[in-house]
Amino acid sequence: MRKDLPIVAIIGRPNVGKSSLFNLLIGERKSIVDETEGVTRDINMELIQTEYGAFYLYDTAGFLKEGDKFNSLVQKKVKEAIEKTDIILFMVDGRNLHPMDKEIASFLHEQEKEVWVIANKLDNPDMEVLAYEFYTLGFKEIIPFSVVHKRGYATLKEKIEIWAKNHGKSITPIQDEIRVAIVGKPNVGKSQLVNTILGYERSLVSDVAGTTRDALDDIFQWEGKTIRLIDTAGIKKKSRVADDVDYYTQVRTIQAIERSEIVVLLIDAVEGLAHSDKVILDMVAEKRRGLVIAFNKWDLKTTSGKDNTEMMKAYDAYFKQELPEFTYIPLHYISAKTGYKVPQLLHRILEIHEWFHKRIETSELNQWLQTIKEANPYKQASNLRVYYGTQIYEAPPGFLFFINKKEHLRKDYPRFLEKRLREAFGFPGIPLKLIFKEKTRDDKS
Ligand SMILES: Nc1nc2c(ncn2[C@@H]2O[C@H](COP(=O)(O)OP(=O)(O)OP(=O)(O)O)[C@@H](O)[C@H]2O)c(=O)[nH]1
Ligand SMILES: Nc1nc2c(ncn2[C@@H]2O[C@H](COP(=O)(O)OP(=O)(O)OP(=O)(O)O)[C@@H](O)[C@H]2O)c(=O)[nH]1
Repeated sequence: MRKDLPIVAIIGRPNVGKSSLFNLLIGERKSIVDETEGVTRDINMELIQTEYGAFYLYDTAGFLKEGDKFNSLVQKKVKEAIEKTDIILFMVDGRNLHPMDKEIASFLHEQEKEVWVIANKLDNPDMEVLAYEFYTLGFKEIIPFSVVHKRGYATLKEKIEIWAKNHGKSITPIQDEIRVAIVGKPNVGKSQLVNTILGYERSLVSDVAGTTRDALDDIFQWEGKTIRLIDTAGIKKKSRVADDVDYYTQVRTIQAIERSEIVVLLIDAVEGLAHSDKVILDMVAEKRRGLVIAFNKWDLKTTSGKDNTEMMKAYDAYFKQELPEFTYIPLHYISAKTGYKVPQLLHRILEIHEWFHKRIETSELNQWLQTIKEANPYKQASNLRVYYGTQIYEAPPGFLFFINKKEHLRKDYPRFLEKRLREAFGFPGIPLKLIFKEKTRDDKS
């Protein structure tokens, strides 16, 4: 078995569709032969290879049959299986919450594993709201699903990929896509922007080799790169249930951000920054996705006869003043409607994507650190020593710095260092992570 691949198991009460999901995933499998020679294959595992990458699926068939109770015997079997598992797909019938779901949920909570709820049998988009009842089970991840219609299927596979990336597992994806989420408050022009972009490239989707298309995603090529616009129709779609509109839109936005690498936040240039824009900015920074901001409907501003460059400068200053912690984000001024500066925005997405995957060599980083030490404005006042730095994360980038004592680390130092790091290397639109650790004798310097 390849140790670097994530292991996934499907758990759930009888008749929710576990075997169906298993078969759906297995059906996608391109090879069942394990590459590692001389290693006995675990009989309970199936290697799944998809266009997104590979993972193992633990075969839990027959664990819970019709009429079974979720008793200690079953629990023991499940426990054994999930001991080896990275991700548990907790499958439920999304149409109604069953008492046994709650039993299984509390059992799974005890196991302290990554659990995603697959709310199955939501066969049409209107049923998707039903899934939110399952948040009461206490798991953060709910994926509305229909095995029959393959709904939620692409989301699931991508989530596995993202999880693997974030947990140091490799799934060696065959195709490299740039996943982009276009977000923003209602009526800001998200759909308009998607339509304008797709208007450039009519030969999309099916022409891109090896891509399967989630009903809600748009895939196209730009400057030789494959870009997936995530879930835009879904963001646009509104719930029929009036009270749910805000919540539903919010959940959609969160899901889109989670599936993305790069987020485009559209802000209405006429109305200026809204509270919801700030909420989204915080969320993206916390999830550490690449970010670009586009003030849309710029055509309405430029008709006022004012000087365009002056106006942009004024907006730049306004944004910096309102949100000083987000000055690393590139600002664009576009009109989704007329197409003004939309190609430049796309070019920027590709640029940020490169920064997202950027790796700074340790030697280069430490040469720079040397110059910072000299320039440290707190040198006189503080006893802080920064010995050595290294980039420990990629996509998104994160850096570890070894210091002498945590207590010498002043609150403003990380911000100072980040600013200098950006001045030296760039990283536009990338929320950087800086970690400081006391050097022990074992840490090489
Ligand atoms: N409407 C609908 N039915 C589904 C879906 N997925 C599975 N089913 C049906 O649900 C029933 C149970 O599916 P299974 O895959 O056998 O469920 P299971 O959880 O493995 O059931 P056990 O064999 O008891 O463990 C079957 O009749 C499926 O056809 C779905 O997405 N929508
Ligand atoms: N003048 C002008 N109008 C625009 C521009 N972009 C979008 N609009 C208009 O703004 C309105 C809303 O655009 P949509 O694309 O539907 O906005 P949305 O963000 O998808 O809206 P929701 O579906 O409510 O989330 C439409 O009437 C568009 O024609 C623009 O660049 N300039």
